[in-house]
Amino acid sequence: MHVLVATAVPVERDAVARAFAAAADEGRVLLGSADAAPGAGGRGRPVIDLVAVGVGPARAAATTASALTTAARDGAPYGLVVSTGIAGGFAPHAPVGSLVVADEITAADLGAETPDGFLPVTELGFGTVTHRPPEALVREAAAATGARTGAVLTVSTVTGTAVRAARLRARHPTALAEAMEGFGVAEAAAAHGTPVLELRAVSNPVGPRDRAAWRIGDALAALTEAFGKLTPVLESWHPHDR
Ligand SMILES: O=C(O)c1cccc(C(=O)CC[C@H]2O[C@@H](n3cnc4c(=O)[nH]cnc43)[C@H](O)[C@@H]2O)c1
Repeated sequence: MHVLVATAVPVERDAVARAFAAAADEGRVLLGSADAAPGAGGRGRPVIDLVAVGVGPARAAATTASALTTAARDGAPYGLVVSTGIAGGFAPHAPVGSLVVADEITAADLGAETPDGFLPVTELGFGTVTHRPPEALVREAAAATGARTGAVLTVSTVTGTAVRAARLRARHPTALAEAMEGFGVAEAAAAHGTPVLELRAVSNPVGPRDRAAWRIGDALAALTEAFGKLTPVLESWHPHDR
């Protein structure tokens, strides 16, 4: 299967690449479709492309859509897109250093502010705010990595107060993490009919802005460990295994 792994920035991409390096040396994955033989990517050895798609939902959607379109045009369409990277965790549900797999990828600030609070675009009669990854894949990814499963929220503005963190959790009671790309990646995948997964490593608590509380190195290490465990899941999963 041909898999696109989309991170926001190169340092996250490189953390994932470290996980696949060993599997590539053992011939269990093929990194980079440019090196793939024609027709590679069927069941079995996954052909994996790692792309830093940019920070934020808009840039992530545009870059992901471009990669999906190019692969389809070249006759090697992706069977799965994985949005991954660091994230804020909603304490105590997703502590710093923990892993979260999204059973729901939701845009949390796509809508309108009203005197009665926030209204998502879906309540304004437009579009969508949620994408759901394949249930079997979420189960297998969580079992393989030890990740918690729950909603991962996509925001364009990082939460910086306890009030906003509480409001987000009140609107999304299964939310475990907050990041900035998953919904954009999922929208691009949906436009191509391609399943999506979001796996996040928690680098900081969602809430009052405190950069001293960040543990980006620990989160990147957790990301590398997670993708090392995810390889067998990618080897055995097929887009029709919904
Ligand atoms: O300046 C701050 O206070 C601040 C706090 C948390 C995160 C940021 C970022 O700019 C990170 C953006 C980048 O990392 C992902 N990420 C990591 N933690 C969070 C978070 O708490 N909320 C949203 N996104 C987060 C995100 O996906 C971006 O790629 C700044």
